[in-house]
Amino acid sequence: MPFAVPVVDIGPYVQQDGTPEQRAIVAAAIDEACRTFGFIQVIGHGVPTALTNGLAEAIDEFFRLDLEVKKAYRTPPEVNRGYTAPKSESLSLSLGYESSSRMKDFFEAFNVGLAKSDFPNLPVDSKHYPENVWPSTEHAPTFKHRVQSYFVEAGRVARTEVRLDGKDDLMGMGAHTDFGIVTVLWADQVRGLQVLDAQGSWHDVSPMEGALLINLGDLTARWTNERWTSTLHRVKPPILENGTVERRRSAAYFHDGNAEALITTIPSTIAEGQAPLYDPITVGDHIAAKLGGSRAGRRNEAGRETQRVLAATG
Ligand SMILES: O=C(O)CCC(=O)C(=O)O
Ligand SMILES: [Fe+2]
Repeated sequence: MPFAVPVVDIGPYVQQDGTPEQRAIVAAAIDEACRTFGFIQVIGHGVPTALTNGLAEAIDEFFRLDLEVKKAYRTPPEVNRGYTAPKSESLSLSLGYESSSRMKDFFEAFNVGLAKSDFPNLPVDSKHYPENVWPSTEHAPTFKHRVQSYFVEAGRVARTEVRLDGKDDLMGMGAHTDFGIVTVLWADQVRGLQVLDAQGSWHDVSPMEGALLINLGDLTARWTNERWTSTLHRVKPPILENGTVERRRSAAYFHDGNAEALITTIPSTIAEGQAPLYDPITVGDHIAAKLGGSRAGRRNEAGRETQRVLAATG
């Protein structure tokens, strides 16, 4: 069977006037995609094309700067903000295994997220909500504004996905699963992203024109007792025939949930007489253990998640 990431039009959930019947059809399609693929291409998401085109330009604006300039925007490993240079992270350690090559990942990234200052009236912990580090307007004049505009829209799409469970009872990167609840992934159409299927084969995936990719993170697997699982994926460096590396751009919005929220298995996903597959954990503790692996080189003791991954990769 060809590997085709399912396409789901979430319009009925995005538009105010979606009827319950239309929404039920979307929810059933999402449930099917989450149980089988764990990756979805969503259309009808309502993110204007001008905004994603602007995001692509903003990415170019920053990443074409000299390495030394970009390095000025680094933060310590425990602060998941700002620039990450190539070969500074190992996503395999977020899963609790050492990659066979022991090489660090090739990708470079710029990390942004919610910050303590976004919640002036709430007692949030800056350990989980560190301040953003933005490039100066001299270095990248439109970056901050365009990334922030996309961030707002990607957050809206992520929250739509979480709302959309439909039933009250369900609510050049190393191979990894994402850490949080859902990821909204914008990517250009340069090949590189690969997804592992249930039989253990890797498949190239690039979103169709106008689609955003949605994939599930480990917290969703914990929450749903693996009815919906976090799918393994990786990014191959896009190397051209003449040996040069082609630039590939992507922007992942990680919807992780509130740091202090406790993720416990949804009771209806546990079969009669069975114990849940995972112990409860707060979002903050789970994400900190994963980041300790990928950013600080401390192998994460993920237990069940590690076993699942090693079984899949053989
Ligand atoms: O670049 C991509 O397409 C995937 C990025 C990714 O997997 C991640 O940031 O977790
Ligand atoms: Fe990922």
